[in-house]
Amino acid sequence: MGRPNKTIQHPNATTTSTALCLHTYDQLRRTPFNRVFAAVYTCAILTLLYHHALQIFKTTTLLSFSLSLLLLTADSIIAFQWASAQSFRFRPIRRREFPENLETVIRETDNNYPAVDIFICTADPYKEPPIGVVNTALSVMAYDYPAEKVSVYVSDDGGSELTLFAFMEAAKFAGHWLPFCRRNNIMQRSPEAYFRSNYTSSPDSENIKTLYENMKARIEQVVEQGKVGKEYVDDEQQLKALGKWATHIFTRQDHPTIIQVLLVSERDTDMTSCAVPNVIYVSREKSKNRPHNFKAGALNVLVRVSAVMTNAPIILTLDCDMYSNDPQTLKRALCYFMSPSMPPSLGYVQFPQIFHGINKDDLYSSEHKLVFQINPLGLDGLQGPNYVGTGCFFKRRALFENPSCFINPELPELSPNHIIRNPIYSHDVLALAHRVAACDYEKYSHWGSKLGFRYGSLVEDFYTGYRLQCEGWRSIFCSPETPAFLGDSPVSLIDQLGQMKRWSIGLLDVLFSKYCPLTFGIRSMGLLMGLAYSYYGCWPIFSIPLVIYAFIPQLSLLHGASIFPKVTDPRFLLYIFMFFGAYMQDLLAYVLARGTIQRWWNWQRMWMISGLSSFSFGCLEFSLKSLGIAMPEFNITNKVQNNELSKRYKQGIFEFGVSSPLFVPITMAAIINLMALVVGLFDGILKGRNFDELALQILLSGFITINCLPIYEAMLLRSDEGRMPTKITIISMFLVLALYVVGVIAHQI
Ligand SMILES: O=c1ccn([C@@H]2O[C@H](COP(=O)(O)OP(=O)(O)O[C@H]3O[C@H](CO)[C@@H](O)[C@H](O)[C@H]3O)[C@@H](O)[C@H]2O)c(=O)[nH]1
Ligand SMILES: [Mn+2]
Repeated sequence: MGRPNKTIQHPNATTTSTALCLHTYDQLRRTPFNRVFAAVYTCAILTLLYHHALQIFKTTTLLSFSLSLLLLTADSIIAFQWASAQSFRFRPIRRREFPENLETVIRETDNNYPAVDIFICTADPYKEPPIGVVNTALSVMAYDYPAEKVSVYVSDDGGSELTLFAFMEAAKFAGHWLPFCRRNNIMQRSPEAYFRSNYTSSPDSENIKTLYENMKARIEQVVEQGKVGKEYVDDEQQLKALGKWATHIFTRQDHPTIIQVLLVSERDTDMTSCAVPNVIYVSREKSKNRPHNFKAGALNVLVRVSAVMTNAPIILTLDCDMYSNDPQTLKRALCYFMSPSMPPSLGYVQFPQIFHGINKDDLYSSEHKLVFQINPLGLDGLQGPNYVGTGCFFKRRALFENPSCFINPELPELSPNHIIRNPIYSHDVLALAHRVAACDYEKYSHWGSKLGFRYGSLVEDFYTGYRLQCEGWRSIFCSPETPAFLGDSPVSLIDQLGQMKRWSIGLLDVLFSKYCPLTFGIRSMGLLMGLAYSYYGCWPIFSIPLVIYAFIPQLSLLHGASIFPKVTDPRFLLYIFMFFGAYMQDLLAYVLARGTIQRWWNWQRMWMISGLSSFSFGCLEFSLKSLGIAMPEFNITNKVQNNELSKRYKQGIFEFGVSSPLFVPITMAAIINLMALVVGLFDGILKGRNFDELALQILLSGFITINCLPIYEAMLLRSDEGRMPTKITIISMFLVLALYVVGVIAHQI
C-alpha cells in the first residue's frame, strides 16, 4: 500500500512479472510537441491581447472604444479557455489492465472478490422505456463474477408500476438468460443488443430469443396501456406489490416509498440451480413540497438502502440508458481497487461514456469525444478524471468524507464498516430501508453536503467528482479497447441542445458556488486540476466570445467598418496562425483518438451551434434562477425515437421541426453571416473597395456561412417535418433587422 510500486507500474514490467501485474500505463507520445506548441501559442495570445489593449487607448469615438472592448473581452475569454484546456494536454496517459491476473493476485494477497452494489437510475417510463432499463440491468447481472456478490438496485424516480412490472418480468427471464450467457460464453449480455447482433443461431438461442420477445411484448403492452392489467400478473406477492398503486395516490412528485426485493441470491436460483444476483426495486418517497434533488437525491437513497441491505464496499453507478458491453468490466475495475500498488486514496474508477446508434459522421457530435474520451486521459495523468454520472465504480468509503478523516453517518447501520446479519427480505432490514428512503430522512443531516452525492448543481456528477477530488480522493480513467458500456445519446438537435443547456446551468451552479474551481479548486487540488475543472465550469461563458464573433464583425462589415488588421499588417498573420493553430491541434487530437475529419468538422460546428444557443440560454436561465425568477429542472433526455426522425438522422439531415427559442440565435447568425459575406464580396470584388481591410471579416463570415449550410437548407429548401419552422425564420429575420438598425444608430453617434 502507499506509494506506487515501480515494478508493477512500469510499462515494460508486463513481460517479467505478468503474474502480479494488474495494470500499467504509458505516457502519450504527443506530450512534448503539445508543450512546445503551448509555449509558442502563449506568445501569440499575449501579443494579440497587448495589441487589443493598445487599440483601446488609441480609440477616439465611443463606438470604436466599445468595439475594441468587445474584442478584448472575447479574446480574453477564448485565451482563458485555451489556457485552462492545457491542463488536459500537460501529461496525458493511457492505461491498460490485466483482468486475467486478478484471480492470482487476490489469492496471493489472501483476499476475496469483494461484493458490488450496482445502482441503475431511471425516472420516466415514457421517456426511458422500461424494456431498455431491464436490458441495462440484465447486462450487469450477467457479469463474469460470482453472482452472490452482485446486487442490482434500481431507482425509479418515475414511481411507476410499469417499471416495477418490467423488473418482475426481468427477474423471471434472468433465470434463463444468465445460464445461457455462461453456457455459450457470449460477450454481449444485454439481450436486446445480443439478438440485434450477428449472433450464431442455435436451438438454444432461438428458445431464449422467444422468451425474450415474449417478455418484451408483455412489457411494451403494459406501457402502452399505461397500467398493469390483472391478466399480466399471476403471482400473489406481485399482485400485492402492484396493489400499492391502487391504494395510494401515485404521481411522480407525490407517492410513498416502494421497495420490492425481486431476487435474493441466498434464496433464489436460476434454471440450472446456480446463484443469481440480488435485485431490488426502489422508488423513494416523494412529496410535492419537499426538494428531491433529482438524480443525486435518488443515488443517495440507494447508497443508504444498499447500506442497510448489502453494504458492498464497491458501488457502480449506471444510467438506465447505458448497458454493459463487456462481462469482464467489473474485474477490470477491480484491477485498480484490488491492486497493492494503488494508493488508499483511490476513490473511483471512471469508464468513458461511449454511445451506440450514432450516425456515420456523428451529425450532432453526440459522442462528445473530447469530454468523454480525450480530456480524461489528460486528467488521468494528474489526479484523475472527473465523474461523468454513469459507468463509474466507487469505493463506498469515498462517499463518506475524505480519505484520511471519516465522517460517521447518523445511523451506525449506514457506516461502510457495518456488517449485515439479516437477510435482505427480513422485516427489520426492510423497515430500516423504508426509513432511510423517506423524503424527510435527510433533513438536518450531511447528505448532499458532506456525505454521498452532492446537491446544488444540475450536473451532480461533475460536482460530486469535483468535491471528492478536492477532498483528496484520486480517480482512475479506465478505457479498454472494447467499450465497457454503451449508451444512448440524443439523436435530434433539440434534445442535444436541451441537454447542453441543462449541463450549462449545472456548470454555472458550480462556478458561482463557494466551491468555485478557480479559487477553492485551485487551492485544494493545485493549479492544473483546478484549471481543468474551471475549464468545464466556464464552458457556458464561452457563449460570450461566440456571440461576439458571430455578430459584431458581420454587423460592422455591413456598415463598411473594418475592425480587424489589414492583409498587409503582420497581425493578419497572427490571426491566421491562431485560428489554424487551435483548429488543427484539435483536429489532430481528434484523428489520433480514431475520429474522422468529418466527425471533427461536425464537432466544431456543434460547438458553435451549442455555444450560441445552449450556452447562452443556459447563462440566461442561470441568471433568472439566481434572481429567484425561474427554477430550472432536470429535464430528462428523451430515449424514444420516432421513425421518420431516425430515418433523417441516419441520412445525416439536421432536425429542427419544433419552434424552440433555442433555434433563434443560430438562425440569426446564419442570416447575418450570409448577408455579410455577400455584401463583403460584392463590395470587395465588384467595387474593388476595402478588400484588404475587410478580408478577415469576410473570411470569418464565409467560415460561419459554410458551417450554417444545413440551416439555410432547413429554412429554404426542405419540406419535411424536420425543416426550420417558418415562425423561427421570421422571428430571426426581424431580430437581425433590429440589430442592423441598432448598428445604424450606433454608427451615427
Ligand atoms: O430526477 C431525476 C432525473 C434523472 N434521473 C436519471 O439520471 C440519468 C441521466 O439522465 P439523462 O436524461 O439520460 O441525462 P443525460 O444528459 O444523458 O446525462 C448526463 O448528464 C447527467 C447530469 O446532467 C448525468 O447525471 C448523467 O450521468 C450523464 O450521462 C437517467 O438515468 C435518469 O433516469 C433520475 O434518476 N432522477
Ligand atoms: Mn443519458
